[in-house]
Amino acid sequence: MGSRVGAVIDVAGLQVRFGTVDAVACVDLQVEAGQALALLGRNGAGKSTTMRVLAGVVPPTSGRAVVAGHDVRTEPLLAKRSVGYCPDVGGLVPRATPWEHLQLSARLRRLEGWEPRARGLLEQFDLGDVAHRVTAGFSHGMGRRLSVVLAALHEPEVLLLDEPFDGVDPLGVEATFAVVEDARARGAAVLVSTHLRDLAVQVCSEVAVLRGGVRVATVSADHMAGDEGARAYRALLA
Ligand SMILES: Nc1ncnc2c1ncn2[C@@H]1O[C@H](COP(=O)(O)OP(=O)(O)OP(=O)(O)O)[C@@H](O)[C@H]1O
Repeated sequence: MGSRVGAVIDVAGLQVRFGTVDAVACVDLQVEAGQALALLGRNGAGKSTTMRVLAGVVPPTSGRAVVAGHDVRTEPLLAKRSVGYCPDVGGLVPRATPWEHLQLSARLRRLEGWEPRARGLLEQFDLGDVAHRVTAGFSHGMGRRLSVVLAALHEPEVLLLDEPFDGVDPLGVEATFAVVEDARARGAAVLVSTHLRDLAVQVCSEVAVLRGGVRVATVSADHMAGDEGARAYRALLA
């Protein structure tokens, strides 16, 4: 896939180095408005690091990372504002309730009239009953579901979901699918990092495979579906 004019997520020649470790050596990705791209790859392939660069959490060592027209390096605030990010781990305050997380997010982004959408998302993710319970006692799956809700609250132009299905029950998976479909319908670009290839191909139109910090392929989701897709994926990992 070549560089596309107007891609909402535009990554080219991305490199991220931690000391002597090249977490990302060379990644190119373009996701257009209304598209969802899955990031697949083995443990340590560089998926989360790529997501963190786009979320403005980790600076790129070199290369380009642009979200919604904003370079993460030169326009960090505008870039962050355009992104909704579900990190692979962490991000929740144990002493705060889901509602307090949503309040904080809304305040930081100066959202108006966000409450009905927040309530709707909590219901959709079956978190309505625990909206006012501190997250310290949440199961892993509940924490994942809340992280997706927080990423989606402000209807961002760029939705970054890192391992959103990890430990999540089928109803939570359905709710996450609905969030991705809603984002695509309103013209957002979505990036989903996951090890669950069968779910990735259901919700994404394309799949990028990373290996050793390098993007080795970008193919249509159909290409990665079913038994044949499993074989194709294994071949790319070998
Ligand atoms: N802060 C850091 N300091 C040093 N090395 C790091 C750091 N973050 C990531 N790495 C290394 O970069 C490589 C890529 O890690 P990353 O978390 O991006 O992989 P991943 O594809 O998301 O893996 P997984 O599927 O296991 O979550 C790994 O070798 C990891 O050890």
